[in-house]
Amino acid sequence: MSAAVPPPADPAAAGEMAREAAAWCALHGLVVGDRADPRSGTVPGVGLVHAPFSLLPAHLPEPFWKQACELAPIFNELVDRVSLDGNFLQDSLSKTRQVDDFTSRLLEIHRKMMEINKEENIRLGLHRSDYMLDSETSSLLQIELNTISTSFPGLGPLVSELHRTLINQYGRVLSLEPKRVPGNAASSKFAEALARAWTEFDVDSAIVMMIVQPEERNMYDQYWITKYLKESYGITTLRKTLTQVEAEGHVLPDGTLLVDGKKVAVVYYRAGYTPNDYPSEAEWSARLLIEQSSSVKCPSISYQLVGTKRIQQELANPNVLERFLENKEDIAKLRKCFAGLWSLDDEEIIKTAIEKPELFVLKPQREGGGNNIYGLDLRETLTRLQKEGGDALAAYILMQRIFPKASLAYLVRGGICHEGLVISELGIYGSYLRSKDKVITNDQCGYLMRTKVSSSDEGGVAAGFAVLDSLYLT
Ligand SMILES: Nc1ncnc2c1ncn2[C@@H]1O[C@H](COP(=O)(O)OP(=O)(O)O)[C@@H](O)[C@H]1O
Ligand SMILES: N[C@H](CCC(=O)N[C@@H](CS)C(=O)NCCC(=O)O)C(=O)O
Ligand SMILES: [Mg+2]
Repeated sequence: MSAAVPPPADPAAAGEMAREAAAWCALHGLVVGDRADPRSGTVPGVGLVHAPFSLLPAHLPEPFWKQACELAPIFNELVDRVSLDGNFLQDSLSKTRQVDDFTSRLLEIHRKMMEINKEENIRLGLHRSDYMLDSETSSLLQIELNTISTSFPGLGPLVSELHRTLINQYGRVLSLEPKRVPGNAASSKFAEALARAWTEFDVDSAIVMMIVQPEERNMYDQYWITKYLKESYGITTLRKTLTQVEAEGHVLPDGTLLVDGKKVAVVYYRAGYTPNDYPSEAEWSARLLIEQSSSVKCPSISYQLVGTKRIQQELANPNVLERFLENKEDIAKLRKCFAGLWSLDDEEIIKTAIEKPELFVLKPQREGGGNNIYGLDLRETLTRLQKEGGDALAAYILMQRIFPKASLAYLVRGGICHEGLVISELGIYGSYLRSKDKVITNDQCGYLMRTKVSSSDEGGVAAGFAVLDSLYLT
């Protein structure tokens, strides 16, 4: 996909649009905490700044949009099927667990659940599958599938609305049509899936507990979900850190999780995906307590494990998808969007990657941005790991680097409008709810576009590399 159309005639026009757009953000809650204000991550309503955004939507030929939307329910079903094969997860991650303590702790909780034959009869997934359009092969390739704490279901739809508003105002000058910005209902759809899970839990006084980080500058993205839960379904959301759950939570003999004396129907994780979220044993015991309870976990420990990069790589191996899905067409559709993915016990590929590091990305089993290794660092890391020998290589996977076409765009951050050469990454949200053998929800539900300067290897809006964008179908 290419970013916005050639920017407005001149920087002055872009500056004027940017000012109006930033005001629109403030009026519509398209906001994040401002790093400059020490209280912006802990005190709601204090220290806000407009979310970084692209002035106009990124372009994408409609067939790729259709392809990405079609993949969502297939990936949702795949996650659920793989999550039920505990031995596959344990075996595939067995080498990783030797060298990666974080993954090892997650696997330990997973193993404990297997030992007590813990059943999750109600399973809720709120996923986001991220793609880039590889310019060399002109194919839409999956970057990763996120199954925990997928960001921006709240803010993403607002960017689509902002761009539609700007095109309504400036459409003639830009010869753009507002209806080519696809509708984006991620926030209301995520709330709907959470509310349906709450209904399946079937305890009227129960609440939704959102697991959050002690400091969270993306809290307004989270509050949008809270708002829809309350206003559309009358459901109360409790924000708790893992530390607080350890201190205030306990499980009744019938499995009900009580926190602050309230019964918890659904635990929606917006933290727990990175080692930083487990600073002590307290947070791990909170995670175990939640997993042992009858609450609906979003995600369960198995759903989280399915979303690891090692499993992404294993699922790309020959004949593996066939273990989980029957429909040959679906399997072919998934394989079509897989980039090259290798584990590091393949000497050949390591040799190639050391020779041409710019064609690869080296990934540890981490989520949240800022963890990947590129270029000369990749060569140096592989050379060192190979020399060290042993199992250290099992902490990583190697991935084909995808090269989207760069294009010009205006990015607005902190009230300043910059023109730059950018590339974009399309995220498609999926919601999946199963209650025993009934699939209640299995939908594509909205999208997120993130756009970053093409010179930046890493992505990530929270990490400060990318801005929020939306989509213009060509
Ligand atoms: N194969 C790839 N080709 C090009 N860029 C990539 C590739 N994989 C990751 N990236 C870039 O790195 C960022 C983070 O990688 P990702 O796998 O999404 O890790 P995380 O789980 O930390 O988000 C992506 O948003 C993208 O900008
Ligand atoms: N604090 C958490 C942040 C959660 C988070 O980092 N999520 C990962 C998937 S695990 C993700 O979606 N990364 C893309 C977001 C970006 O580009 O910045 C939140 O609740 O928002
Ligand atoms: Mg990512």
